Amino acid sequence: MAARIFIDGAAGTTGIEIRDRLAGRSDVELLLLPEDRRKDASARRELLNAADIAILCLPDDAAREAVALIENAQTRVIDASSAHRVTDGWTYGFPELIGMEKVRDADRVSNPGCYPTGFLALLAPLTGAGLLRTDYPYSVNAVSGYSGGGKALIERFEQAPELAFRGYAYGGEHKHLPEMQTYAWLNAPPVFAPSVIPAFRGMIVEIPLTAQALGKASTMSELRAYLADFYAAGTVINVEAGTEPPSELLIEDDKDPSDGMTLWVFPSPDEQQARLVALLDNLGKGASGAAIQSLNLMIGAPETEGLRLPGC
Ligand SMILES: NC(=O)C1=CN([C@@H]2O[C@H](COP(=O)(O)OP(=O)(O)OC[C@H]3O[C@@H](n4cnc5c(N)ncnc54)[C@H](OP(=O)(O)O)[C@@H]3O)[C@@H](O)[C@H]2O)C=CC1
Ligand SMILES: CC(=O)N[C@@H](CCC(=O)OP(=O)(O)O)C(=O)O
Repeated sequence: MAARIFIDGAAGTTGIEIRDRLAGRSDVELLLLPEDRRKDASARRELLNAADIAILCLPDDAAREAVALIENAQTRVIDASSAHRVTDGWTYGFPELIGMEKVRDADRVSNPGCYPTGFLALLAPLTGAGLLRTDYPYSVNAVSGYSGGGKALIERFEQAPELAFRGYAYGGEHKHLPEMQTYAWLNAPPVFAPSVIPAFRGMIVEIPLTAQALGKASTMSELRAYLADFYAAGTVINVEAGTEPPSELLIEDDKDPSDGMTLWVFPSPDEQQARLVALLDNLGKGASGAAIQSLNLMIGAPETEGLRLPGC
């Protein structure tokens, strides 16, 4: 029998992408609200409770409200917002790091944030294995396509073609810091420097390292070998194992959506520094693709069903 899925927030940036990816699947029945009732709490309550799985593509407060509207033990939840990422009783929906079985069996799954997806994919396996230290003062530089800020930022960028770059979070606070610290086992949150460029989608997340970060690893090149091995069995995350760095990494505005992610480790020639880099689609593995991957596991479908991956 098809799994009944309700996307709360289906008219938003993330919701539309999930709906598009699920349309036409015979193992899924989409429960939909008409446009004039999509914010009506009683209509949402009805479908939240009728669904096997509710996917929340809402601002944080509305996501908390949606969870409170669920009055039965049968509806399972995938929350794309940042409301429940480090909340007890919730499973962090990053199967490659948390374990497929945990996501498969969970009733409450929180999708990782887009920037933490790149950050944690690079760092968590390495700190988890002790190859990198958990007490190093990490920093992370990142650029995102403007769809990362949802409808409001899309409108802002599309109405201001003169905007060429937007740096933000200069106050040292960002809603992604708790999950970055928690799931990489860090003693302190990283210094986080996010920014937005005038491309609709796409994201680069970079962690610069000095040799002081090394724990059990004796060279930076060991980090790359470990990551390549760690992700070898999966098809969503790909580690570029070549030793020659490319001369540049690009975000191209007309690139097709992608649910994959590519990781690089670029050691300096003397191995005293490295740049760890992740390239992803903020709306793919950074949001909608990750939600579909968790959904697939939860309904017993192949993990990558409906995902847009190279070669698929
Ligand atoms: N965009 C991205 O790349 C990523 C987004 N996320 C997270 O996913 C969530 C959704 O983000 P995104 O799709 O970008 O945001 P959008 O602003 O594009 O969409 C949010 C949608 O939720 C609707 N909404 C707001 N309040 C309610 C309510 N009370 N009841 C029902 N619907 C409501 C909005 O309605 P209306 O259309 O009327 O405004 C809108 O359609 C957020 O928590 C975001 O942080 C996570 C990772 C990446
Ligand atoms: C470009 C931009 O504004 N990005 C958003 C994060 C998008 C995202 O990942 O949403 P979650 O916070 O739900 O994870 C921000 O920095 O707040």
